[in-house]
Amino acid sequence: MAAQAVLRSSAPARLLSGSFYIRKGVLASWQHYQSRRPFSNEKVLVELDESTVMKMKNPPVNSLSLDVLTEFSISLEKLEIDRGCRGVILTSAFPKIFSAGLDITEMCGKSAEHYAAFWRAVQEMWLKLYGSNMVTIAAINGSSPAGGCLMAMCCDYRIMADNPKFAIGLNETQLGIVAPFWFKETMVNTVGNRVTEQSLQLGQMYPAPDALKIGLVDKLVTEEKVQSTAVAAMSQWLAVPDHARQITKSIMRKPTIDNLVKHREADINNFVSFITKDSIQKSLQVYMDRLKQKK
Ligand SMILES: CC/C=C\CCC/C=C/C(=O)SCCNC(=O)CCNC(=O)[C@H](O)C(C)(C)COP(=O)(O)OP(=O)(O)OC[C@H]1O[C@@H](n2cnc3c(N)ncnc32)[C@H](O)[C@@H]1OP(=O)(O)O
Repeated sequence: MAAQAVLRSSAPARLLSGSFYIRKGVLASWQHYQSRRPFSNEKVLVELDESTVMKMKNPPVNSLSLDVLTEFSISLEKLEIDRGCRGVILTSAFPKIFSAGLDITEMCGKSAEHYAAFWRAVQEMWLKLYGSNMVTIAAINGSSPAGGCLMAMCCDYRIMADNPKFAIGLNETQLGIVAPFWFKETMVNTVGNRVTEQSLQLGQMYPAPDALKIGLVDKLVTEEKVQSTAVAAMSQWLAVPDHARQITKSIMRKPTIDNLVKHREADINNFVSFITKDSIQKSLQVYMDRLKQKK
């Protein structure tokens, strides 16, 4: 299934003399800005607009397949090196669902080599998003279990649609699997140790109002206002000088990132040996069957 990320690149923050604008503090020609055109390949479309918006578009539920993860990382990297882009809003192209998390079919009935490549892509997505120099804002317009919650937690600020039917959380134990240490650390850094300990063991999904109460999301607004609120929040975050904000972000996140970088290969080996166990394959299969039967 084709995943498509729709990216909108920031217009220049400030125009100078009609022919220059500031991009990350560097003067660049207006002609250069104009030469930046929407780009697309099979799965990525970039449009220029007032804000940079990255939309996950992998029907029906934005599950994070190997293709989606790879494309996501490439797209984010492109924005990271684009000096005209200082912030990204991450959202879903579909109403009612932000992301269903990792694509379970990528973790069932495949080879060890496939699992290793998949897990490396999950790590890469996390390293790029959690370590981004840009301001990242999650516009959570629907449910967001497991890997979807991880992506939202990687962002600097989270706005969620105010609907108790939409839930967010790391529910891995409900599938009979375990959130790895760096998922856990991302959650600890977001909501603290005690809440994380309880949430992870129970595999708890929090309806939007409860997610706000525990600080898993920062703001609730009506579904229609999720994106416009994200745009407004982005202006506020971009008003802070980049260098000061970026260094502060790095001070906060570097120890967590370094921990995965240091143990990256061991983490892949651990994932492969865990996921290839017969008992784990069976649990995942039962979970998938239940998902399909609930209709
Ligand atoms: C040592 C470390 C080891 C392991 C670490 C692994 C870490 C794992 C992290 C993860 O992210 S695991 C994935 C967890 N995700 C979930 O539990 C979400 C499951 N899905 C849902 O709860 C719901 O689908 C929903 C997201 C709330 C959407 O509900 P809705 O009613 O709108 O859709 P429906 O359930 O009918 O689903 C449509 C369609 O999509 C398939 N589907 C759903 N989620 C996934 C998924 N994560 N991966 C693959 N496929 C998924 C579902 O089966 C349906 O398929 P069908 O149309 O063919 O029946």
